[in-house]
Amino acid sequence: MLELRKVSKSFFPGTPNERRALVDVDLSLAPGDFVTIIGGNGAGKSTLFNAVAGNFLIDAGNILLDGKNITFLRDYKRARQIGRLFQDPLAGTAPNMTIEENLAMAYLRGIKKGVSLGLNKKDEEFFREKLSELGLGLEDRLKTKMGLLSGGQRQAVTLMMATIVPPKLLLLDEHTAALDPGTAEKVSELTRKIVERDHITTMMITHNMQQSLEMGNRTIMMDEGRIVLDLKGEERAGMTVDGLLALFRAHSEKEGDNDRLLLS
Ligand SMILES: Nc1ncnc2c1ncn2[C@@H]1O[C@H](COP(=O)(O)OP(=O)(O)OP(=O)(O)O)[C@@H](O)[C@H]1O
Repeated sequence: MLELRKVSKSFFPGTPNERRALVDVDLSLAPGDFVTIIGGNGAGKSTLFNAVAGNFLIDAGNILLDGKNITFLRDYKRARQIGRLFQDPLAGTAPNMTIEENLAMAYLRGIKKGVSLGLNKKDEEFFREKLSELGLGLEDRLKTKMGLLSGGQRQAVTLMMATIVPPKLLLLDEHTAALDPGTAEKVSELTRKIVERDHITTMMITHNMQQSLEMGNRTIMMDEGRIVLDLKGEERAGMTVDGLLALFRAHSEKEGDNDRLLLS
């Protein structure tokens, strides 16, 4: 489904500030894979997502999505096939537009029509039904402006927007990290439910080691721009947080940098 072949990206190349954010990254995701991504600060996790989403062109390597080479495809074209959620619930939605208008934009973008906000009763019913899946009572607030929702409600609607037309790939960049624990748990549950139901190939960055083992079917660990661990199957099923930490220590390039793997 997604394939990265020897993908590299440096910032400020050839200067004393050079940062090798991705180094020869090879990664292959099967359709329906749900991969959690862990690693310390600056390990390259967000850069990996930015490379896949097309925020910049990579320096070397190739990126294939569903068999098509998207290495040079512009970001807005990739966005039709790749959904993305960020830590900030304010990202990715229009606060002055209603919930219904936001959903309509996402829906029309997903089905590749132009953006038009002429909504009919049938559309309204469809959005109402979709919102009721969230279990937050938002189906009765279609005309409410997005900006008036709480962070958790917004993140749930953003998740709905990103998946209303199931994307080929869903990128979740610590999308529950800014929420209170109860709300975070709820949004995580919704994520699990939607991803499983629609078999969406998903990558999720998290600093929560427990969550990295509980959600999805595969866990990769990054360090210094490289994938240093790829856990799946029985090895992952039998893994504990302590075991994961021990593996991080074993794979980490630098001595004594174990604290860089944030825990929660
Ligand atoms: N736009 C940019 N310009 C310059 N350097 C960047 C840029 N984006 C990332 N970097 C650098 O690339 C490296 C990888 O950063 P990245 O944000 O991918 O790490 P991360 O694993 O997502 O970390 P965190 O957990 O802190 O979010 C870091 O050294 C970072 O400073």
